[in-house]
Amino acid sequence: IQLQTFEVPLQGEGECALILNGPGRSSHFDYSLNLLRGSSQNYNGPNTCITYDAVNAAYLDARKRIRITQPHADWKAEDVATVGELLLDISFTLARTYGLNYEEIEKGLPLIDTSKTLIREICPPYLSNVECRAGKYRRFDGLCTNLEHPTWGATNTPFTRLLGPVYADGLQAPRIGVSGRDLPLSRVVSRTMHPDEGFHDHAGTVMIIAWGQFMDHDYTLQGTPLDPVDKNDPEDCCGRPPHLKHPYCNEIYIPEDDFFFKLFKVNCINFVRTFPAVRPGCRLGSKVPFNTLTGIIDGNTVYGVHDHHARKLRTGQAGLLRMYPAFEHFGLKDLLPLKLDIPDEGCTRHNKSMFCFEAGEIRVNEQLVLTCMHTLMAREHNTIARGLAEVNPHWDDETLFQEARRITIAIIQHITYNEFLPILLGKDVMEKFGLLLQKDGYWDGYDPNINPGVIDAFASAAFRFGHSLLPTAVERWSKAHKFISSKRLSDLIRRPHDLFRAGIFDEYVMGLMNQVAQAMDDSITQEVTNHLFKKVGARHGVDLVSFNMQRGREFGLPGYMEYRKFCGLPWSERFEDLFGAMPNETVRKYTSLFEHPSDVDLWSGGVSEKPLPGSMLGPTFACIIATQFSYSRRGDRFWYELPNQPSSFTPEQLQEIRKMRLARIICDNTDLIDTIQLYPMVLPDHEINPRVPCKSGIIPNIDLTKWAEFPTEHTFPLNDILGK
Ligand code: HEM
Repeated sequence: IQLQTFEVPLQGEGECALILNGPGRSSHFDYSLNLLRGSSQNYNGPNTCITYDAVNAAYLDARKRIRITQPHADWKAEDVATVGELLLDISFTLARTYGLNYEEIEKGLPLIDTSKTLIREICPPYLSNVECRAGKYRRFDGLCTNLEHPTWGATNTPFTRLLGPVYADGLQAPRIGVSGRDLPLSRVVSRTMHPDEGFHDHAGTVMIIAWGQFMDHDYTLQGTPLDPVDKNDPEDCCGRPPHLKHPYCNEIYIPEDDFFFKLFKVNCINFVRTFPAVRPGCRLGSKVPFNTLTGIIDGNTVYGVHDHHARKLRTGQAGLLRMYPAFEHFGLKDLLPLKLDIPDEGCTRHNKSMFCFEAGEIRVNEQLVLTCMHTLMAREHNTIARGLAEVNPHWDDETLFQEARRITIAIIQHITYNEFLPILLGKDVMEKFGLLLQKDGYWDGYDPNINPGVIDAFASAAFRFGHSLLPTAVERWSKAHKFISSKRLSDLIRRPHDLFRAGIFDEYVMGLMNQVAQAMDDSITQEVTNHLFKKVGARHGVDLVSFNMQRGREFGLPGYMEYRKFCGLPWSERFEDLFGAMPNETVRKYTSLFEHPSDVDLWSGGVSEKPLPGSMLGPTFACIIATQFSYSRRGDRFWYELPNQPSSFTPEQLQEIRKMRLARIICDNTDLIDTIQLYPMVLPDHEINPRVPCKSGIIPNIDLTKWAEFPTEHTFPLNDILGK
């Protein structure tokens, strides 16, 4: 394929926007246009020419069908989607008119410089002309993380593709089998391959799940249509005639013989597809879903992705975040502020006087354990802001806020690479992908050629590994490390209301550190495969595992085998070659379910693999997740270990951040917890992970005097400042 773009001004009458190898594919459109002009330039030549006029005509035609919205500022996901739909429509017209093949759609269409077409009049400004200045603090929306490529890692930009998509129609229709026939229903894969068998991990605690999901919500939230009133997933798919369905419906069908759902006569689960993205520069091509969060580790969970959201979360004084002083009269720490606007969004309420919580990320109430993590980190921001105010009393609200934010983000990055990833990936994978942190000195690894944005296969499959670890019940433990009681997971999903009981926050946090997680395997608790998002009084919910499969297919993710190949593992045409990579029984079940090994869904194959030595994950998920975290570090100009950036910490400050442990955050931001294991994501162990008193000094604290603008001779750690 020989592709070429032409540098021509907007009109470019008859000019080629894209030349494709091989004659005779000029369209009826070009033919009539050229007859009109008395030219035969683009017809019957040695190559096929897609003219700028053809692109403009497709654009004008699409505008008749699609209404676009163009806000002056703050593009919301639904606004971006209208432009995405328009671009997809134009791509569709061109693909059909010129009979484009896979390569031409994937590699050719994006080469057309749409800034020379009418498309430029509707291209969102944040995707076409952003001027960046290198500053000390990150923008909330992630723009300008990379100065040359301002949109890399920014909110509302496309997921990056690790492998080219596989759409049934080449442009946007969900994947089908390699034979051209349908894949087995997502629910059938879920119930056959991922039953609830309940094995436990040997050492990992529920804190891995908590940190993992908290991290995921720093990173990825696919843009999907939402109900205009309560902002939850729309429920207008199942049982509706086609003309009354939501246009994004891709419902999950349930066979009549389903052992669980047949009890409730449920034969369909509502599911909507993701919005199509707008590529930077409004380029054409097949559908790419987009990420509404910033694809970098920058505390979206704590601060949100827009200035106005961050402003709403702040008190406007002393750099502090707003909190809800529910237990002030008991002298206990505050909870997150209440979610008073659109209170039903992501929240199941038994009555109208019940509320969930508000934080930087909308899914804060998805399950109580996650709410606990949000609470801990919002409290930590305030702990740091207060500490900074002590050492720099002259700093105003903005400086205190931004400095506390910068440190909190650095701590999140540090804990993720220092405590979470080593357990998840193991040392060998960490080493192989260059993820090991430096113990001292700067790490000079920023690479401006790396896009830190989130990879499609990471968001829609690999990082969903956490769904396998979910427990059936969440435990509460006392500060003396004794089990108190447990509650079904499904009763805590979108129901964080237990936290309104004084003292219970600490008990849940103690539970996180003492309860062992489920094993990372193909077995998934029914709490999420049958009871997810159960409504008040209902006896069934929906199925998260079916969602994972349906999502991967509608993202156009190639099958599991293609990712094995990408990761340097043997590709095979035969199911038998998977023996050894996963349990024999699993391979046998795949054989009975799928026609070809390439049809197996990535999420399903990934969780089924046997883990690598020293890792929780099998080789395919380990490779995809490690690739993502490598990009997240090397592609982030604000990464906390970097030298020579306006955002760089001093060497002394960097050493302080390196001291921080999740255990210290828990000690400082809970009420009564006074002993804790050094690494809360691993079960306590006398020798390798002993419990120590919070006050013992074995769990060090950050010394904020290193941030003093006018240093004094005396240095004292944060605990002294806060009088703890
Ligand atoms: C009770 C706990 C959890 C619940 C109820 C839950 C629920 C969900 C739901 C409903 C989705 C959207 C599915 C879709 O429409 O495609 C989702 C996506 C996801 N989940 Fe979970 N999840 C939980 C825990 C976790 C954990 C522990 C992790 C990782 C360690 C995780 C990682 C992800 C990721 C990466 C996505 C994709 C996010 C996006 O890009 O939109 N989840 N989860």
